[in-house]
Amino acid sequence: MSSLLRVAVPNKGSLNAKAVALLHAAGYQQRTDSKELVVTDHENGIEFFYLRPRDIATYVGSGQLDMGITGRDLLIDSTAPAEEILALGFARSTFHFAGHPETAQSVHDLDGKTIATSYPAVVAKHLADHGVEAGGIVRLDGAVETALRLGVAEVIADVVETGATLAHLGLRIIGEPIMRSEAIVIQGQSDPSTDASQRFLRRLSGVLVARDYVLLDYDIEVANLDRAVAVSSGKEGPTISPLHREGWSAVRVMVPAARAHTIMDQLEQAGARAILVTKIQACRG
Ligand SMILES: Nc1ncnc2c1ncn2[C@@H]1O[C@H](COP(=O)(O)OP(=O)(O)OP(=O)(O)O)[C@@H](O)[C@H]1O
Ligand SMILES: O=P(O)(O)OC[C@H]1O[C@H](OP(=O)(O)OP(=O)(O)O)[C@H](O)[C@@H]1O
Ligand SMILES: [Mg+2]
Repeated sequence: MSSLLRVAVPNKGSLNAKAVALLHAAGYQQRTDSKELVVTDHENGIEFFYLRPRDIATYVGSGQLDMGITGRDLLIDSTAPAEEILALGFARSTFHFAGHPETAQSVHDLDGKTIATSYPAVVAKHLADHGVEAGGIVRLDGAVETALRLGVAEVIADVVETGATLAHLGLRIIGEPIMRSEAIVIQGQSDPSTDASQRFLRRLSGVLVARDYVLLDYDIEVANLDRAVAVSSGKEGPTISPLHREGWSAVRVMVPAARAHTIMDQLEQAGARAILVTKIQACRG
């Protein structure tokens, strides 16, 4: 058995580019040619296997690979013995039933109906949870909406992002969302966490935090310092250093990127000057 941590990476689809970008940002070597199936990053003691997103939970669940990046919906649909250990916040999607407007209004109207989907296990579980018995579930690989047009099914269960595909076909969402998904890191259910797996997770989490926060630097008169610090006390509290200019301090603080401009407005009102925003590349701890 190799002592390298073995990690599955989606090789295609909505998950691929963002998963690779995240691993890059976390300092890992990634493939430079989409025909490469395995990349060994000796420097970081890790090996990446580029696999079909749908197969990743199967490899991780069977213990062939230690960890993997996949979609929550794909993990659940696989029924593989693997578990979610970190949510990554990209490839977000919502999974819905849909059909022609007159077909059904809620999940309870689906009794006896034929349902086409690429996620049969997710659908079967949802129906069972609601005590609904479908007329059958037809498993398709993609372009599921066409199943209605061709009469293969009366209802579909599929990812709806913008709703444009449904609108084009004159279809409507039926009932409440079946599930919400996003990219996640998975691990085998019985796998103990090791130093290597913990380090991998900390690196990814560090990048996610770095993406959500920015660094604010500003100068402020000591008399106004408390007012300014009250506007934004940062993740762990601000760093305050004396400025060469008598009676002034320099402040450095991490703030949520989404609120940076609002905080800058408030800091300016509190007397802050030379307010600078800097992107954070990565962070830890
Ligand atoms: N618009 C979208 N369509 C399909 N899946 C999406 C979408 N947005 C996010 N996802 C998520 O991406 C993952 C799907 O992986 P998959 O490889 O099937 O992606 P895909 O983009 O649909 O690829 P494909 O080109 O093979 O259809 C799932 O977790 C799914 O929830
Ligand atoms: O609500 P929308 O923004 O229109 O997105 C939803 C569509 O995107 C996905 O299809 P994809 O392009 O992955 O093709 P596929 O059906 O072959 O998987 C999904 O299966 C829907 O068809
Ligand atoms: Mg798709």
